[in-house]
Amino acid sequence: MEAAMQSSFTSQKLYRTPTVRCSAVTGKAASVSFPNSLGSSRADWQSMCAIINSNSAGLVPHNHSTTSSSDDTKVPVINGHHDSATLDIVPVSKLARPLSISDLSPAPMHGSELRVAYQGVPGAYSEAAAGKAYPKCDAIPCDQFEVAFQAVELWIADRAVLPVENSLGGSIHRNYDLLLRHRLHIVGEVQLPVHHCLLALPGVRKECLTRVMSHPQALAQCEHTLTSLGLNVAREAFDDTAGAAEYIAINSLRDTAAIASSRAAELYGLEVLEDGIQDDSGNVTRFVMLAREPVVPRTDRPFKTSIVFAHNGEGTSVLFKVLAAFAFRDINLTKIESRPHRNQPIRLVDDADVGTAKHFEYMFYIDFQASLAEARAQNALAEVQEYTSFLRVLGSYPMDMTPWSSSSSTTVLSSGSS
Ligand SMILES: O=C(O)C(=O)C[C@]1(C(=O)O)C=C[C@@H](O)C=C1
Repeated sequence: MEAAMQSSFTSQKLYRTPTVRCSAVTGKAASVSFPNSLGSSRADWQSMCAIINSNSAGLVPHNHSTTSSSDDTKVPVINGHHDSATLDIVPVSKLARPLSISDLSPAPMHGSELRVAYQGVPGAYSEAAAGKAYPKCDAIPCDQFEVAFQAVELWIADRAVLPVENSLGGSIHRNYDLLLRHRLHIVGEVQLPVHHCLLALPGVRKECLTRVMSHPQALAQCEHTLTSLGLNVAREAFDDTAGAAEYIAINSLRDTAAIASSRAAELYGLEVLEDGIQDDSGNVTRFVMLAREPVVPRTDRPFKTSIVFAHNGEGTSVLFKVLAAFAFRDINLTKIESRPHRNQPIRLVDDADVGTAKHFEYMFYIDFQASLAEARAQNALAEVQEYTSFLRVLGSYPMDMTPWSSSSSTTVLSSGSS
């Protein structure tokens, strides 16, 4: 279903475009016993995660089949650009080329800086989020979300920073699915104000535009503003916002604009035709930081915990009981998301008189505002486990508490990151 949704967009890439096929989610949850209390050491915490995650046996993809084009020469430099003489052009060869699946040989590149994988090319909001989460990091561009997960799993990167939801566009479903299919831990979150610009080649006027390209989330976040600017032109989806800007520059497209950051304009030699075109000035995207090891949950600062569960029960009663387990302990939920249950997407229910009904089965993702070091959170999860057939803690991590400012998307702020 996700694949079908993704492929409904036209996606153009400048770099190698490997096809990654993840096997369907297989395996059934094993029943586990939930410890009543947690110690405070990393070892205690890791064994806790191991117990919970053993429930997800079989949910990790295997038999990855990867195909990639061997044509590396698809990446031209911008020097063929019509206006190159008047532009402050950065040759593409000087910018980091995104990692693709074929680059993921497990040869670690140890350096002094934390290596942080993100999806997109330099100038993408995800790169800014990586810089906000880890101010002095070495940001590693990846051409797909899946590659960013694998870069961490294979020790090519130390962390991945990935968008999970936007205040206007909603959830980034792909990453919810990948969180379940991989075994990385959420170790933090950052909320990034997203300030979009309309970018085009120097000298291009809005009236000349026949197409606007960007990441589907960015197109959705600017939909009303584009219409009010009279830009009722074709919208075309691209893998990331900065990649769309780069594509326009490389191909000298004078009839096409990109929605991207002002940093992307600088990097790829485009002009800002309109500034701040997001439909809401408070537009913000939430990213999570992923690592191979979990952080040890603490109680001396606000923490969030993310879980995913499935149940075999019918109707809404299980969901009600799960929500009540948190409500009765005064634990605030900050997010609920449901995704198709990939193991068993449909349940057939026979009714002798009426026929056979098909119910859809779901995985439920919940974020709640408590640390797993708190007894109330442990008790809530112990109770949730009684009602569910599968439960996994994706992470218990410090909340992003940086003061809100809608204009600081490119500002690198330090957060207590792990
Ligand atoms: O395309 C980018 O620049 C991204 O970093 C991706 C992404 C997303 O996936 O939501 C991140 C932030 C914005 O919401 C728009 C796009």
